[in-house]
Amino acid sequence: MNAPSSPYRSGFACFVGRPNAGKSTLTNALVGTKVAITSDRPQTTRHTVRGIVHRPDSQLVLVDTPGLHKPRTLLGERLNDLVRTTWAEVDVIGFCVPADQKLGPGDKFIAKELAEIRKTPKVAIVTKTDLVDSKRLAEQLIAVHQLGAELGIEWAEIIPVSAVGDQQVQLVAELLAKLLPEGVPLYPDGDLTDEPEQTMVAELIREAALEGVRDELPHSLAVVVEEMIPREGRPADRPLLDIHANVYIERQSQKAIVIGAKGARLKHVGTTARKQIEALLGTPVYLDLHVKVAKDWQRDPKQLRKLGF
Ligand SMILES: Nc1nc2c(ncn2[C@@H]2O[C@H](COP(=O)(O)OP(=O)(O)OP(=O)(O)O)[C@@H](O)[C@H]2O)c(=O)[nH]1
Repeated sequence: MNAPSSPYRSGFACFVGRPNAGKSTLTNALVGTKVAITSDRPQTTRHTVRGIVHRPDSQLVLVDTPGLHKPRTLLGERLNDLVRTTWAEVDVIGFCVPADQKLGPGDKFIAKELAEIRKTPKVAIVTKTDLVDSKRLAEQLIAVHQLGAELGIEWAEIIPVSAVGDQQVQLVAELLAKLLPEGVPLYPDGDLTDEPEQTMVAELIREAALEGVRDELPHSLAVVVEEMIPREGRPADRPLLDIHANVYIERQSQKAIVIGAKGARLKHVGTTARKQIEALLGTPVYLDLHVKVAKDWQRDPKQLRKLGF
C-alpha cells in the first residue's frame, strides 16, 4: 500500500552569507545551469537573480541577493535595503558559511541581522566541505550551532554541502523544500529563471569587463543592454542575435582601463562575454559594446534607476 503522498510545496528561498561564502555556486548547482554569476571576488551578485528548482513534489524559487555590507554610497545603502526586503519576503533563508574559514565578524554581523527576522525559518548551510577534513567540518558545524544559540536563532537544519564536489546538493534542495508552504507551482516547469534575459546578459558582460581590473574599478562599472534583436534576413538554421550594450564607468580616466591599448582589452571582454552569452541563450550572438561615462552614477538616484538599481 502506498503511503499518503506528501503535499505539494512551493515558495521562495534565499541564501545569505558574507561575500565568497559560495551562495552563487550553490544556487547554480541546485538549478543546474549558470544563472547567477560566480567569481573569486566578493560582491559580484548585484541583481536579484532567481533560479527555480523543480522537483516532483515541490518547486523552490531561489532568490539570490547581493551581500550585506557596510554602506559607503547610495548604491551600498540601496543594496542593503534590497537584502533586508528580500529576507522578509522569502519562505526560508539559507545562511551560508564556508567550512574552510573560522566564523568571523562578517558572519556574526549577518547572523545578528537574521535573528531580527523572526518568523522565517532559517537553515544553516556549511559550504565548501570538499576543502576541509571531517574534524574541521565537525568543528564548524558546532560553531554554527553555537552562534545560533548565542543569538537566539533556532536553525531548522544545519547542512554541510559541497557545490563544487556535488556532495549533498540534492539534500539541500530537499530540506529547503520541506520548509516551504503547501501550494501550487509558481512557475511553469522548465523555467530556470524569471530574471529578464537582458539582465543576465548584462551581468555576463559586467563580469567579463571587471576581470583583472576589479582593484581599479571596484564598483564603478555598470552595464545596460540596450537592445537584443534577431538579425533580419538570416536563414532559419543560421540565426544571429544582435546585442547592443553600454558599459558605464564613472570617470573619463577609467575609459582607458576598460578599452585598453588600441581597444585590445574591450575586444577581449567582448569575445569572452559573447561566448558566455551564446552558451546561456543557445544562439550565435553579435555583441556590440560601447563604453560611456556616466559621472558619479553611484551617487545619483536618477542614474541608478536608469542602470537598473
Ligand atoms: N572548493 C569549493 N569552492 C567553492 C565551493 N562553492 C563555491 N566555491 C568557490 O568560492 C568562491 C566564491 O563562490 P561564490 O559562489 O561566488 O560566492 P558568493 O557567496 O556567491 O559570493 P558573492 O557573490 O561575492 O556574495 C568561488 O571561487 C567558488 O568557486 C565549493 O563547494 N567548493
